[in-house]
Amino acid sequence: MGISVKNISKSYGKVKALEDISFTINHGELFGLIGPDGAGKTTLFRILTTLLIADEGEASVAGYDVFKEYKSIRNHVGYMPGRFSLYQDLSVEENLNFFATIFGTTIEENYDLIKDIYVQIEPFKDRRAGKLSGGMKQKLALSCALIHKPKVLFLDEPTTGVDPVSRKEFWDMLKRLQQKNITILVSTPYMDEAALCDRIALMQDGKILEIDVPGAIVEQYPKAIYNVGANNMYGLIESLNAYEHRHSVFPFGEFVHYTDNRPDFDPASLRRYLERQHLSEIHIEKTQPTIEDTFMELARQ
Ligand SMILES: Nc1ncnc2c1ncn2[C@@H]1O[C@H](COP(=O)(O)OP(=O)(O)OP(=O)(O)O)[C@@H](O)[C@H]1O
Repeated sequence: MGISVKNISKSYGKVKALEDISFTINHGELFGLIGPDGAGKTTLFRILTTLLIADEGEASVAGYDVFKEYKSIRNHVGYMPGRFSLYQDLSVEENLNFFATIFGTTIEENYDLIKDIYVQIEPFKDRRAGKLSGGMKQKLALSCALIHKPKVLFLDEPTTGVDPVSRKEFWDMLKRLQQKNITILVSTPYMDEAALCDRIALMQDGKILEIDVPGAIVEQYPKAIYNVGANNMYGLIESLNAYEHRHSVFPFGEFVHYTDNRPDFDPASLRRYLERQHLSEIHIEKTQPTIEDTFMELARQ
């Protein structure tokens, strides 16, 4: 009764936005679609919310077929598109009333579900949506997507352009909604948010690279990974990229994540090489792979 996707493909002219995608999401799961811009996340959301028809394959949401039973799906899903769906010239309260009315309900009837979120923007209920901050717009858009008590909630990049504190609050809210028996499919380009999902699918160029629980995705990283630092970041990246034994070189905060293609890699040999490149303050230390590292590794295969 969650979501089932079987062999879905969709092209826009020559661009293959989705290529033979299959996966299932269990009822009550918080599932993340993780991938960069252009991976095909929005196309998949639009197919699952019945706004776009796939070229091939089949899919069901909350037990309804996306093609044959599109009307039922529209009544049972909430969709928060990437770009804000709000009416900028309507007030906070008017937006919410509008969405309640088109679904034949009222704010009062379903207030319980949105209460935690809506109380935070209620003091501004007469303010036009266009004049809200990013975090407040996001809360209003979520309230609007929830006003008809959906069984499945689709959130397309809900935290893009939102400050880190509001991002954290938003994920706390999703966890609470999940406890209210709502299946949630959320997309994000932020790899750190992936760890907050029950399971994730890593997507690139219209394909799914991997699906699993976040911990298992990290565990399957195939190599020993090192944090490498030096006095000159630019020179360090250039030197590492030119090193004949490098497997991958990936800037990561104040360090570079480095993997070597020799099975018997000795960090001392890398240190000597970097010294010969006139780098100083060299730091090499083994570290744990992140979801981002796994993504980069899968994406290069
Ligand atoms: N209406 C369209 N016409 C032509 N090409 C499109 C259209 N919509 C999307 N695409 C292309 O399909 C591919 C997948 O786009 P999609 O928007 O689904 O990806 P995304 O992962 O959601 O990325 P973004 O965050 O940029 O929206 C991209 O190459 C995009 O340029």
